[in-house]
Amino acid sequence: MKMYYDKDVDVKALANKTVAVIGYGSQGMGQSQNMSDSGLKVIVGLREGGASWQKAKDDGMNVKTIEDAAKEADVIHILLPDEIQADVYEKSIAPYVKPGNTISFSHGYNIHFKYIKVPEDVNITMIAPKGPGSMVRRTYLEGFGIPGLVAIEQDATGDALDVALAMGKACGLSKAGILETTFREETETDLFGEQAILCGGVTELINAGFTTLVEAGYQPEIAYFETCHELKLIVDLIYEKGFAGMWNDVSNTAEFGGLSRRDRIINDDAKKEMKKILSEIQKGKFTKEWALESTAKMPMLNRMRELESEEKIEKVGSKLRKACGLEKKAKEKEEKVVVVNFDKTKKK
Ligand SMILES: NC(=O)C1=CN([C@@H]2O[C@H](COP(=O)(O)OP(=O)(O)OC[C@H]3O[C@@H](n4cnc5c(N)ncnc54)[C@H](OP(=O)(O)O)[C@@H]3O)[C@@H](O)[C@H]2O)C=CC1
Ligand SMILES: CC[C@](O)(C(C)=O)C(=O)O
Ligand SMILES: [Mg+2]
Ligand SMILES: [Mg+2]
Repeated sequence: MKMYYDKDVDVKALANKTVAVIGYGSQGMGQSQNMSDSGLKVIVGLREGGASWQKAKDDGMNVKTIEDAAKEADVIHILLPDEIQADVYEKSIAPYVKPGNTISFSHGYNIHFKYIKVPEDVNITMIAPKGPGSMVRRTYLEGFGIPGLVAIEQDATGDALDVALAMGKACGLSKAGILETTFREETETDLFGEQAILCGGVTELINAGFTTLVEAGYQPEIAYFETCHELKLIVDLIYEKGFAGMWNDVSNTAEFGGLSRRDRIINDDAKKEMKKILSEIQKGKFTKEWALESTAKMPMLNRMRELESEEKIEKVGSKLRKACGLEKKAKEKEEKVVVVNFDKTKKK
């Protein structure tokens, strides 16, 4: 394991260089604001008239079209949705890429699965926060950061790693640590994690538990607290202290019940299916399915979104989060991030 911390990284690798962050969504907003606050010369590259154009301007960012940003930049950091990156790269970035430039990503998808081809005299790097964009910004403002991954696919200039690490430090990632990986490892593990555990697995687990309790006649609000709300508190314990720390904090009854029954839920069938999901990712089957879906303008994704919004747990959850003041608290946290940027705009 090779881990880099603040002391190992010199942002000088980006002195006199311009970083164009293409996209101002979840990651684009957090990363461009952090890099700008850390003293890097940052341009945000966007399509004119898109929803984020005005937002980035209001946040005090230097906004240009994607073509102009690519022309001016030494480092082009592509933070667009994965499914549209290849199209935008081909039309609006590739014509302006110069020898010695760096094309950078926060997910290896388009390079690993060969949707984007970059000239040999250009670096291909990755600096990937291991968490959502809002947390990249929030933890930076709190004076810390979330951990990140760094990978180099092509080192044309001999200092591609220094460039990628400097971006990571400016984003706040080397405070928690930046772990070295490859494009293949990051891409396949990230896709597996979000499908089987973090986003797919956990929502299905929560909803299955919630539905079991509600169908057995318990109050939906009690079922929501038990299967969803409390999950965060338990995961926080695991996050901070590992399984042992969590078991130590819960009752002996919970520890005995949990340890003796958990493999009836995540059983051999579930493990077999996890292996199948991983294999679909490795063989490019998932990627093909996703490419077809996005070319067809997301019919399945839109249908699944609609169905989930009609789930009882979503309705009960929304009501309870309001009643407990949790939605208000989350909104205040988001506004705090924006307020900092408004202040910055006024200063300029
Ligand atoms: N979301 C996350 O937390 C994480 C994401 N990543 C990776 O980071 C990258 C960015 O993901 P994420 O931040 O979620 O992306 P988002 O979906 O949040 O990106 C939205 C941005 O992309 C722009 N955009 C969308 N469609 C187009 C288009 N057709 N042409 C030009 N611009 C367009 C939007 O501009 P407009 O307003 O004009 O539509 C907006 O600025 C991906 O590679 C992802 O895998 C990695 C780790 C975590
Ligand atoms: C877990 C989802 C993620 O991989 C992430 C936030 O890291 C993503 O693609 O958004
Ligand atoms: Mg991820
Ligand atoms: Mg991901």
